Amino acid sequence: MTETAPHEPVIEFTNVQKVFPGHHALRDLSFGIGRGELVSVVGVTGCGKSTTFNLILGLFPPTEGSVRVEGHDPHAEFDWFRRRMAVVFQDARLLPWRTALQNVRTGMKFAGIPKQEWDGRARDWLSRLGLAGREDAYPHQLSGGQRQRVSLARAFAVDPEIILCDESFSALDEITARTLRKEFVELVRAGGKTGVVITHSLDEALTLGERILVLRPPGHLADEVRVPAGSDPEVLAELRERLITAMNPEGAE
Ligand SMILES: Nc1ncnc2c1ncn2[C@@H]1O[C@H](COP(=O)(O)OP(=O)(O)OP(=O)(O)O)[C@@H](O)[C@H]1O
Repeated sequence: MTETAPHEPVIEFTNVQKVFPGHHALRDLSFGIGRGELVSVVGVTGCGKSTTFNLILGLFPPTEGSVRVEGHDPHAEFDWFRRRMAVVFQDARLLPWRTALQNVRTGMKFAGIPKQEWDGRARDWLSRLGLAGREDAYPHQLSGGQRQRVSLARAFAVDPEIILCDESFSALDEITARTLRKEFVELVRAGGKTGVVITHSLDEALTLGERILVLRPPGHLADEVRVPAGSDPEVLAELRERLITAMNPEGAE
């Protein structure tokens, strides 16, 4: 197997169509995400964000066109991706009968990481996410923000090349979400990971992503917006307006 060349996109959609019975969810969607990029995907409800996310995860194949992750087909080679991609969902999706430590260990078990590494890595990542001393707490003994920290620890502990977030910060209060987003960005950058964040929040997209992909129904790319590092509020406000125009199904292309 050949490794992806440094500048080749890590995630690449080429003319992707996805048709569900009675519904055309994605229509001719093409984009690329390079190694080490942190990209947000926004769009109105039903524009195809989750379908795009699930195609990257390999949960189903495209109807037409090609989806490649690290040069591989994520649907046909599902097992190859077990350690290479990790997902953080909106709800932490922890096993309620397992402690924080056991939940992080379980993620490594499914990723096929050698058992002797589970404990050390789980403790290390829980500590990095501010949960040292809470390793033995059960999910119901943790706040929503802490549960999401366990979920992030579970994702990073696998040391994946790609981290996918599906509305991961949406269910948290704004202060907690802001702190976690900042930590998430630092961890992605420090680890040289490629991050893809699906979000309804334009402010979140503008905070997180150096690039924002805007989808518009029926599932095509309406715009691609770069967010220059350290943009001042005036620039961010302009970009926000551009995103709204691009997202609007009634708006001009
Ligand atoms: N399994 C399915 N069967 C039929 N139609 C589907 C299926 N999954 C998605 N769709 C349709 O495809 C379109 C895109 O759905 P998708 O869930 O990708 O949108 P979304 O942008 O994630 O929406 P939301 O922001 O509400 O989560 C929608 O119109 C949806 O009804």
